Amino acid sequence: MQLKIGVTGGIGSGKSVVCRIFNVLGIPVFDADAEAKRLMTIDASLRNAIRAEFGTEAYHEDGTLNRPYLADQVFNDEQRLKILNGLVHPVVIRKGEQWAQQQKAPYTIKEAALLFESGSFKLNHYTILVSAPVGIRIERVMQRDGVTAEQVKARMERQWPDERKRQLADFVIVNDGIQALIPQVLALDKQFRSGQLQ
Ligand SMILES: CC(C)(COP(=O)(O)OP(=O)(O)OC[C@H]1O[C@@H](n2cnc3c(N)ncnc32)[C@H](O)[C@@H]1O)[C@@H](O)C(=O)NCCC(=O)NCCS
Ligand SMILES: Nc1ncnc2c1ncn2[C@@H]1O[C@H](COP(=O)(O)OP(=O)(O)OP(=O)(O)O)[C@@H](O)[C@H]1O
Repeated sequence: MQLKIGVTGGIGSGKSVVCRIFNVLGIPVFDADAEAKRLMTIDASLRNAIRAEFGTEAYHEDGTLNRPYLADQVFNDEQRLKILNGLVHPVVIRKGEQWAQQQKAPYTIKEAALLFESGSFKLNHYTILVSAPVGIRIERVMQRDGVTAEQVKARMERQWPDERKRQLADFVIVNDGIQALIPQVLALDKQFRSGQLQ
C-alpha cells in the first residue's frame, strides 16, 4: 500500500518550503492551492458556476482568474467564502485522489492549507502540520506577497488556529526560523519509507 501524507498549515507557515524539501527527496507533491486555481481557470463547469455566483468580474477578459477581486469578495465575508469553498473543494479533492492513484513512489504528499477545516485530512494516512508563530507568519506573507497585515489576518481568521490543528495532526514540523527544517523533514521521510508506519 502506498502511503498518502497530507501537509497542512496556516497561511505563511512554510508548507510550500517543506514540500519542496520532500520533493527534492523524490516524493511527488500535489499542490492543492495551485491546482484549485488551475481548475478554476480550465474546468468549464467550475468556471460557469463561479461566474454565476460571483459575476463576470471573477475572470479577466483573457480568461484568467481575477484573484484580487475574488479574495476581496470572500475573505471579508464568511458566507461568500463558504459558497466558493463548496464549489472548488470537491473538484480539487477528486483530482487529488486521482493523482495519488497514478503515482509510483514510496509515498505521496498532498499540500493544502485547509486539510483539517475541509475534513479532507481523512483521505490521507497521516497528516503533518507545519507550525510557526502567528507574528512570523504575518511578516513572511507581507514580504512574499506585498500585502498588508490586515489582509493576511483576514485569511487567518478563516483558518483554524495551530492549537486546534495540533490535536488532529500526526506529526508537527516547527518552522519558527530557529529550528532547522531539513533534519525534521529527513526524519519523517525516513519513517514513511521504512514501512513501519503502515
Ligand atoms: C480567492 C483566491 C482566488 C485568492 O488567490 P490568491 O492567489 O490570493 O491566494 P492562494 O489561493 O494562493 O492562497 C494563499 C493562501 O491563502 C489562504 N487561503 C486560500 N483559500 C482559502 C480559503 N478558502 N480559506 C482560508 N484560507 C484560504 C491559504 O493559506 C493559502 O495557502 C483563492 O485563494 C481561492 O480561490 N480560494 C478558494 C478556494 C480554496 O480554498 N483554495 C485553496 C485550497 S483548495
Ligand atoms: N524557515 C524560514 N526562514 C525564512 N523564510 C521562510 C522560512 N519558511 C518559509 N519562509 C518564507 O516565508 C514565506 C511563506 O512560506 P511558504 O510560501 O512556504 O508558506 P505557505 O504555508 O505555503 O503559505 P500559503 O498558505 O500562503 O501558501 C515564503 O516567502 C518563504 O520563502
